[in-house]
Amino acid sequence: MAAAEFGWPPSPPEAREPALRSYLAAEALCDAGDLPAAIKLFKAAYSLAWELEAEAWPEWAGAMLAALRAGAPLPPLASPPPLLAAPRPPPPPQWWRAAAAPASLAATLASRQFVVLDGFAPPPPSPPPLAAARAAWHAGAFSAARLAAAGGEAHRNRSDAIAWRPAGLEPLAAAADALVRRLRAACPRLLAPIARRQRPMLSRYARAAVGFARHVDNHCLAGRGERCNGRVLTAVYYMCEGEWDAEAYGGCLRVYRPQQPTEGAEEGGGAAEEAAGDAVADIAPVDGRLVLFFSDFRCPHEVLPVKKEGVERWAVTLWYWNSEPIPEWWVDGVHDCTLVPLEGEDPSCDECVGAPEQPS
Ligand SMILES: O=C(O)CCC(=O)C(=O)O
Ligand SMILES: [Fe+2]
Repeated sequence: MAAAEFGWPPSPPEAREPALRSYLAAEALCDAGDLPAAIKLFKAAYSLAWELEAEAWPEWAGAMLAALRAGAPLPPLASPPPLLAAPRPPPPPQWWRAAAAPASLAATLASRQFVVLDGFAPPPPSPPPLAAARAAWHAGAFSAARLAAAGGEAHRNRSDAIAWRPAGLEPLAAAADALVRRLRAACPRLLAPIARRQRPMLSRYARAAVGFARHVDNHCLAGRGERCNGRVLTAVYYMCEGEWDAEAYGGCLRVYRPQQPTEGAEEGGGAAEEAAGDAVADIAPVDGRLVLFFSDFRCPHEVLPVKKEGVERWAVTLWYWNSEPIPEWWVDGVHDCTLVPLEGEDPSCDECVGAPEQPS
């Protein structure tokens, strides 16, 4: 299993005991000669705690296994941090252009699979992206979102309306490109494959029972898998007028732990039931916030429903692609397929360690 290679975060504390109990039961079945049943339980153990499949177990696993074998009490679990972080004051404008910022952001991306960057709004005289979004809405540029995997049908797992390549978002896309080029230079180990970008997709969610159910943007792990689509990194930029009251409005981007690649799960849901309880963060769609995450199984995510009538959740999504040919099944009229090359020199940068954090 390549989990350690990708720097996956430790499995959640509450999953460890069930994982090891499953592991012990699998061992017992092995001893009893029931190999098929044992394999099933080993697999269940690995899906709960990926570390158990690694060659070298972490300390907690050995200690917990010994305690379970001996019937000794297990240490109490620490309570997990809240999913929704407290709002933070806006950072200085354009702070992310500072020399040290890419290394810091890339380090977070490498260790957490996602990174949140505030204060990303393009500076004047660029028109505010929210004005462009509203203009596209009034011009009738939107239609109900459809899913590639559902044969292009509108889907019960997704309630947003989208518009591809609306006018007025060029400065935002150019700023994101500049940032991604610098991140690529800061962390070539993970980001060197990025070569192109999809045109901006604008989305609008209003109050509904569902936002966009748990999914990954690329059914792939490190370029391997039948449903690979070439997306490496997803960038989502949020816009709203005034504060976003996440408790009252909902609409957060919920990010989950990396998951094992699954064959059945397609864009727009599937894995949620298997892996419930592994959310790591609820990211509020605060105005000017940019979230970057790996498009593949390293970062399953979901848009939580907007709960309040009259509230609009606006986002621009940019997908950064590798240079592989676009798969045939992808060219289905659901997505805009005109990729733009990510041109320009990457300024040289240190590998992704040791830079200051985003100011807060
Ligand atoms: O709007 C967001 O926060 C994420 C949207 C998303 O996951 C997608 O369009 O694939
Ligand atoms: Fe997504």
